[in-house]
Amino acid sequence: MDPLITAKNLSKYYQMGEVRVEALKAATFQLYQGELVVILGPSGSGKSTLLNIIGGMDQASEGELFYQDVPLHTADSKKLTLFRRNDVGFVFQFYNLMPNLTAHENVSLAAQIVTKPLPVDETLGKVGLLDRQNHFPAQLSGGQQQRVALARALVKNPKMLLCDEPTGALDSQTSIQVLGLLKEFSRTYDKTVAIITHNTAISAIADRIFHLKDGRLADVEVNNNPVPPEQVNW
Ligand SMILES: Nc1ncnc2c1ncn2[C@@H]1O[C@H](COP(=O)(O)OP(=O)(O)OP(=O)(O)O)[C@@H](O)[C@H]1O
Repeated sequence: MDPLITAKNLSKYYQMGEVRVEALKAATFQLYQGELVVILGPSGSGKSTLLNIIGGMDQASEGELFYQDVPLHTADSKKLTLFRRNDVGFVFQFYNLMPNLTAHENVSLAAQIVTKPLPVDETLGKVGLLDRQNHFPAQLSGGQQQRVALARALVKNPKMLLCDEPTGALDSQTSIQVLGLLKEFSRTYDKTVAIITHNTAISAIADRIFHLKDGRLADVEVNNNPVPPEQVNW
């Protein structure tokens, strides 16, 4: 199978006065369509840096990155904007919903900016929120807000969903629901899903686990028996 993402020796450096922070050091990997990857590593090990580069929110200092056969490392900001808009769905720990828009409007807004969106109602149905679609974020629980955020990412119909601590603010029951949806997106809709987490137990649901250490992709572990999120030992 051809990879969706190909990274070759990706490095990211930050110059802080005299000090050079090496946030990512020569990471080489592929991401395949329909797989679920969990990214683990201690605080400061480069997880968000890696995800932000894959998602076109940031660019590497060195190395090459391809989306299918399109080079992203040489893309200008206009191309990167279109890539982020059409090809990537983002999910963050604190949902980042527009507080003055209802659930339906938050999802509609994302649908309006892309070329081939999914139907908004159908997507809200997929995350089980049709009955709450006219609620504002403040009227929804954390888990419901995260499900709106999942619908907002999915409605764009991207090939890839990048999630930075999507369950970091949720209790275990709600986390299971959110992870169940992400797993379904990868299995049923053939989305590539990458999830950053501090909770190592979540890696049991992954097809592959990326271990980051001091900016290095220290290990890529293949999980031949991924389990459903409800079987994760929290
Ligand atoms: N904009 C920046 N300027 C300078 N240094 C940065 C910047 N962004 C990240 N870093 C540094 O790069 C390293 C990796 O950061 P990154 O946020 O990718 O780690 P992380 O594994 O996601 O951490 P956490 O789990 O705490 O979110 C850290 O040392 C961080 O301080």
